Amino acid sequence: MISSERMAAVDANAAALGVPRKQLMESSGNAVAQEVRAASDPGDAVALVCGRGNNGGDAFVAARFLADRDVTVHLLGRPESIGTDIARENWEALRAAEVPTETVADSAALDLGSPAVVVDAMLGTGVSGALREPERTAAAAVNSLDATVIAVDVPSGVDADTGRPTGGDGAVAVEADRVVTFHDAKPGLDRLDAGVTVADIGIPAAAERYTGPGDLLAFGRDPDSHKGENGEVLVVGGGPYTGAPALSARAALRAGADLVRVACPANVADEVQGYSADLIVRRLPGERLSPDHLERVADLAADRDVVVIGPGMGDAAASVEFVRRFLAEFAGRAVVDADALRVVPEVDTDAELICTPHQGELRGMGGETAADPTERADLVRAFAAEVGHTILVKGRYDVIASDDGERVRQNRTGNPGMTVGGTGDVLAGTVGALAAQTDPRTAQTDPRTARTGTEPALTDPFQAAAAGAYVNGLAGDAAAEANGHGLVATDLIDRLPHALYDE
Ligand SMILES: NC(=O)C1=CN([C@@H]2O[C@H](COP(=O)(O)OP(=O)(O)OC[C@H]3O[C@@H](n4cnc5c(N)ncnc54)[C@H](O)[C@@H]3O)[C@@H](O)[C@H]2O)[C@@H](O)CC1
Ligand SMILES: [K+]
Repeated sequence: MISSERMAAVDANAAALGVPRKQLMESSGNAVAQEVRAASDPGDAVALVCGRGNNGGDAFVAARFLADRDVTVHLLGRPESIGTDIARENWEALRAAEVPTETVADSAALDLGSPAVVVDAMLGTGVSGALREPERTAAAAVNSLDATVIAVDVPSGVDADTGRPTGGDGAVAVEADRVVTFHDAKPGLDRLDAGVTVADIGIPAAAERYTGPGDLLAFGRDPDSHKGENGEVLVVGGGPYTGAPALSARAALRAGADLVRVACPANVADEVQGYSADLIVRRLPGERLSPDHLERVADLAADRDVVVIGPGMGDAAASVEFVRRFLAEFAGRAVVDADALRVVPEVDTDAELICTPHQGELRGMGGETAADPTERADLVRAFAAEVGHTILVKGRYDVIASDDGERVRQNRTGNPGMTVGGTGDVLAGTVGALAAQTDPRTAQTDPRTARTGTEPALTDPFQAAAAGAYVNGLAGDAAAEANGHGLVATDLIDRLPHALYDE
């Protein structure tokens, strides 16, 4: 089962692996043609009703595979308004091949005849809101025919995630007899009164297993966003060490957080501030974190979007006790790193945690690891479900598992030069910044959320961890290109914006 959002990510990851969308479209179209063939006989009339997006493009391809049927391709709208290059290229290929085509300028003029099969390729996952004209009239025309209706990917006007009409209950949508959907089943299709075929279109398993550029889609920055929407981060750490909290904080800024504060023991506050004028430093009395600081840190954390806790805090009993008590009371979202990690398995907290251990820290938490990547992924997944928090285990291949153990992903970016000190602090800050952002796809432009008036939600913590691992590794690879194995953690920080936004 796959959501349309995840499908879009996997599609982008496939393209990065060398399997571009046009190639997938060829497979989709072929799969649709096979379904048409199964529902008709040679010489039968087949009407393909096509929209101007890639859903229509799939049907342009299908028409090429149906030479022994009496096909007519009906394009809703002018050919110039076809919205994607790959759909247009396939339209032009049809014209060149002299496949009969009709362009429907006025929906009242749509005449589908009496075909044995109608292919509904008006709208797929790109639909938003109620069907507009000419699609609305065309959908009604399709529904009124006495023909087998085969929908491409999803019946037009149906939300693939919910199975409900995109225009709200009762709104017009195509009533399909069969749906040919691609790559994996969609949750909404099960709720329809239609037979569903899931067609393998050649998306490599690696596009799902590994992180890729698709994992960054949830973090596209809205140029109109206001300060705050990109998140605020509070880093809590330092004492025995000064560099670690500063690295996390600077990484959080570079990864797009609007405001980053560091709460650290007073003895290192000047040094932390000295690393960067961009940081706001809050000093806590003394030389290490201790339960004396609970109230102050809880106050600072109250209206911060995400807390990054642990970098450079050391393992003094008082500091570990501070973390235990802080997390027991905290109900927000936190990235937990370094010596704070050991507290996680035993603490009873309402907080949503993203833990970022390396293999040794994972074992210290009671988790297991294995040399075989698949076995390791399964172990991390089981451990995440056991502790009930998102886990990102750093390694040659990072493993990220969701808090319910349902989702797991591996990350292959990064290089051996990144074993240098501080890269883990950079990762924690990066994940913190990504976890503090609101998901631009849930903003008001989404008619589903606009209708209910919900506020944009914070990004999914699992997705923030996966994307953080991916860009941290990309930044590390860019740093290694410049500095070889002599790379240092600060080299990564400067390369984060490029890794995040210029892919
Ligand atoms: N991995 C993938 O995601 C793949 C997707 N493919 C196909 O691509 C489809 C998605 O393509 P697109 O993203 O181009 O989107 P669609 O083709 O589903 O729809 C986009 C078009 O619909 C219009 N539109 C949106 N809402 C409308 C409404 N309510 N009334 C009338 N018009 C409306 C838009 O202006 C745009 O022209 C999938 O459903 C699938 O069929 C396949 O080609 C292969 C792989
Ligand atoms: K469709």
